[in-house]
Amino acid sequence: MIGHEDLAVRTLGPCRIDSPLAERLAARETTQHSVQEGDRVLFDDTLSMAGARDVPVSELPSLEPGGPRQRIYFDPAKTRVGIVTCGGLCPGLNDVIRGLVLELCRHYGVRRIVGFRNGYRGFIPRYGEDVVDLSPDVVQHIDDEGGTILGTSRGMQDPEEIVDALERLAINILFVIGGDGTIRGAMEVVRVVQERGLKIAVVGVPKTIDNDIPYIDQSFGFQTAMSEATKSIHAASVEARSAPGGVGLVKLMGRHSGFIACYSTLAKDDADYVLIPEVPFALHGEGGFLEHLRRRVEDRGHAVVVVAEGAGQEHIEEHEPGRDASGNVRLGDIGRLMRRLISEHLDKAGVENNVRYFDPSYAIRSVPANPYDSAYCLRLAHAAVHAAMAGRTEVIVARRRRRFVHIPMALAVSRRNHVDPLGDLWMSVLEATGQPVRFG
Ligand SMILES: Nc1ncnc2c1ncn2[C@@H]1O[C@H](COP(=O)(O)OP(=O)(O)O)[C@@H](O)[C@H]1O
Ligand SMILES: O=P(O)(O)OC[C@H]1O[C@](O)(COP(=O)(O)O)[C@@H](O)[C@@H]1O
Ligand SMILES: [Mg+2]
Repeated sequence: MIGHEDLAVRTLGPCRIDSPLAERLAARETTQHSVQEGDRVLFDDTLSMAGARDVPVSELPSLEPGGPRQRIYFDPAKTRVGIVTCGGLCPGLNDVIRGLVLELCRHYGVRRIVGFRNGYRGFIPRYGEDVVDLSPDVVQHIDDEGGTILGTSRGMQDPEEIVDALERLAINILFVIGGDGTIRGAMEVVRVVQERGLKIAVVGVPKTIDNDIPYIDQSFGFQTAMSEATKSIHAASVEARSAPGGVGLVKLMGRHSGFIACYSTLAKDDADYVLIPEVPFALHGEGGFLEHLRRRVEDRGHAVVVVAEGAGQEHIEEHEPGRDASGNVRLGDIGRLMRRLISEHLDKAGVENNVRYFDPSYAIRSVPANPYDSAYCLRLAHAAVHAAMAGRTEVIVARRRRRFVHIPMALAVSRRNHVDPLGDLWMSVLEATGQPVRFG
């Protein structure tokens, strides 16, 4: 059960400096569209959840609101900022970098901003990476391209060496843009900063194409990636409907969470089946997936199958589940297995079939953000700058139920966000595809 202490945000100290934005905040109140800085955002959003806590309203768990403060902790004229992007790509990384730089420079007057290259290894001397000086001129148009101008990487780095680099460069604020791994890495950096008695704020902007970070609405870039995925699903549908016994098979990213597969299926209602990591399925037998697909192909002449890369791992026998440099599990290729098994099963049943396989994985995460995500990235960047300038640390900024809030890093990595097999989203997928609740 989430409690008050889980939602408490650490600060480096009292805010004694008037914010350059202060005069715009004088009349700010809590409404549907804004939260007064001394107010808090309720964590629970149903009567039953709030009621179950059996405490007075004032003691209900609540989150610190995001947004500009009247007074700030850091003196903008003397503040040096670092930015780093880590882990897998996601549309919008450059938009976040751009937003951070523009907000820092234009509204706080912070002039010294550096980017660290290729993820956390950018701090480590043995990699020989110089920092990238960032300014409005440098970042003005970087949002036109996918990826990250700073580069990214996986692989563990020594937090002591990271903090050494921060000290050498006299960095006061570090923005980390990344997923669960990056946030865990940032917490190690915060630990060392505290051990050394340093006043360095570390603020995260959560990034996950899989949408596997909990307590936030959706990661930036998710909508862009999902809309890219719909193009492949539509292509699979065209191919399937254009050949006798056509089966379009699309594998999408989603190591442990099947959100991309679910939302792209709902958006382009062409799929007959969606298979995700959260919902195991039997392949063989009368009630198994393959028999159900055979009947669908015989009845309709075609079918489209969307499979998240993390689904069906239990069916991949000879796969040695290794790990990548960051410790993330390396998945077996469910797409190739399904392609082979579908063809074999239909051949054996004497059903003419033409299986067309699509694997747009990297194609959906390396594109520039769409306008929705670009705007979202900019607002997240604004929130991150406001939080850091006000001395918040060991926190990520996020939009949760349309409000921007500060979520402690420990809470953000306390569990993984999954598609709930009993939840509304999966119910919608079952309604859209008509697939059975379970196979086998
Ligand atoms: N458990 C961990 N503890 C400390 N640092 C971590 C941990 N996991 C990952 N990291 C650091 O975060 C970086 C990015 O993590 P990774 O899992 O690759 O991507 P993401 O942050 O997108 O999940 C890694 O390069 C590594 O330096
Ligand atoms: O980028 P890599 O190392 O090929 O890993 C691919 C994985 O990265 C992701 O795109 C995102 O992973 P992270 O959240 O760890 O960055 C996963 O969807 C996918 O399984
Ligand atoms: Mg991750």
